Amino acid sequence: MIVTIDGVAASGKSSVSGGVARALGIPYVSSGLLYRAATLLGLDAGLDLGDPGALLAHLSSHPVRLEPLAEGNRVWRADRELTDDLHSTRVDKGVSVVAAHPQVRAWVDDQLRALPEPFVAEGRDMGTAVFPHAQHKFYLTASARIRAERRAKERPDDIPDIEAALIRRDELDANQIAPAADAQVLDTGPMTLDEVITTILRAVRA
Ligand SMILES: Nc1ncnc2c1ncn2[C@@H]1O[C@H](COP(=O)(O)OP(=O)(O)OP(=O)(O)O)[C@@H](O)[C@H]1O
Ligand SMILES: Nc1ccn([C@H]2C[C@H](O)[C@@H](COP(=O)(O)O)O2)c(=O)n1
Repeated sequence: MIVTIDGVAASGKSSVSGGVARALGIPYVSSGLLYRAATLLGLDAGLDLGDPGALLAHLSSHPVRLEPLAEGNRVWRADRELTDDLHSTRVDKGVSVVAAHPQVRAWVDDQLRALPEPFVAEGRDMGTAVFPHAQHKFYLTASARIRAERRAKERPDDIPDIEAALIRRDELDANQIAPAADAQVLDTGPMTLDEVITTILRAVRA
């Protein structure tokens, strides 16, 4: 069984996927972390993020491994753990450029499709391009202001700055973000995290 949870930036995809996965006793897979890892490695190597050939050559000589644990995904390059460096502002700023390269998308999709079922997969195109055959599909939205207010509880930046960055990233990610025709769309603005998780679990178990 595959459950897909897609949505806009900071809409709660990883928190919700983790809660759903823990309740079902299966792993969840955060596809965004692979795009973030490709971005971090490109930045650390001083590469031009607009050059997919250079990025792919670097990624093939420095393989990245996603560990899809229900309690939180971890990302490794050899024995260096990258996880804690993946949500920095510099990675946030560069990741949409990296994720727009079809070659990088194929690099991510190959790793995701090699994972053994069952799992919950979260990202932008899990229910559309990567796992169109998934049994249960969901799509999370919330206004940019609400998402920024939630993010501000985790980061030192001001709410208007976070909101502007989220709107910018939504625009840059627009090619990847659209709900699957058979996805249940949830506006999480008026919902608590637990309410979102419970709504999804009820639909999956029905
Ligand atoms: N329904 C909700 N009510 C209140 N807070 C929420 C809700 N959903 C998510 N949050 C909080 O919003 C923040 C962003 O959530 P999360 O990191 O899961 O989003 P994301 O979609 O995975 O983000 P990104 O796209 O940046 O990877 C977290 O602090 C999370 O606890
Ligand atoms: N399936 C996916 C997952 C992620 N991306 C891109 C778009 C985001 O800006 C970036 C980081 O993802 P996040 O951590 O915010 O979920 O990666 C994508 O294009 N497709």
